[in-house]
Amino acid sequence: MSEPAIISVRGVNKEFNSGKRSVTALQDIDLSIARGEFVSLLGPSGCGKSTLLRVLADLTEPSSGTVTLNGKSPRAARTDRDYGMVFQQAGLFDWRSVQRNVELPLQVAGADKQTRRAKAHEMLELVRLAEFAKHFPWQLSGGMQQRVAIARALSADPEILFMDEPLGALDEMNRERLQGELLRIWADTRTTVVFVTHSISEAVFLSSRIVVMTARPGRIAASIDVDLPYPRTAATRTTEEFFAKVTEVRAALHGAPAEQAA
Ligand SMILES: Nc1ncnc2c1ncn2[C@@H]1O[C@H](COP(=O)(O)OP(=O)(O)OP(=O)(O)O)[C@@H](O)[C@H]1O
Repeated sequence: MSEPAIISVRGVNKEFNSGKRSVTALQDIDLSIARGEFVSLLGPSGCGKSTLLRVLADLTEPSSGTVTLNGKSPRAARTDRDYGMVFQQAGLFDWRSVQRNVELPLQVAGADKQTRRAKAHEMLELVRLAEFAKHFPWQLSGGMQQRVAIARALSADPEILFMDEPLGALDEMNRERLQGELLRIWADTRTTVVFVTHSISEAVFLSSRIVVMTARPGRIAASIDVDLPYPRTAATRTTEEFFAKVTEVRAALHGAPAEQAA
């Protein structure tokens, strides 16, 4: 028998009501994610990708339906630090050193100084920024700041990492470099990743599976396995299999009744 899903979404709907206007951001979402998967949520602007991630991360409540993370409610999973989160903006505290930014979740959890130091060092090694521990965020490039944000999100050893367009603010070259870094970190930590993106090629390069969403109402249109072998490298992007998968995903996206193409 296969292992139960680490993330399970059943019949989730989410409506936003403001005055007389009501927006159905998510409709009838069913999704199971197995431990260790790298799943991207891909779709046009406004299809509900961020809302779905926010529902998973207990940042907003579904109007109906259930979500379980690690067999618990998102609220309980949050309390138990079962997941970390990375957003498009790194959101680091400028007055704290890189190391003290990475230590923050452990400090909030009440870990002692020695444990915090050791863990922050380990995480900065993981994202290859150990020599920048004493720097401040404003002394780093945007890509380096995102690596610090990833180190911080992973510092409490979460089993799940939620990422909302974490590379969206980076230029193309840095973005591709960080995609490679992210796959290495994922392979090292075996974290389950849920990753929101607009980019078809980014989703294909990174993911073991792509969940394609459509807008108004936000629904799941397709779930596409990406069977390109790991480790994926710069050379992967030039293979026929990569182009074929990009074409398949693009067709699923455009076959969907979205108002705008991603
Ligand atoms: N707090 C809110 N109040 C009202 N409507 C909202 C709220 N958050 C999201 N929406 C609406 O829900 C729908 C889905 O939004 P969401 O941000 O989840 O989409 P998205 O796919 O992540 O878009 P993008 O790729 O542009 O970030 C949109 O129509 C949006 O306007």
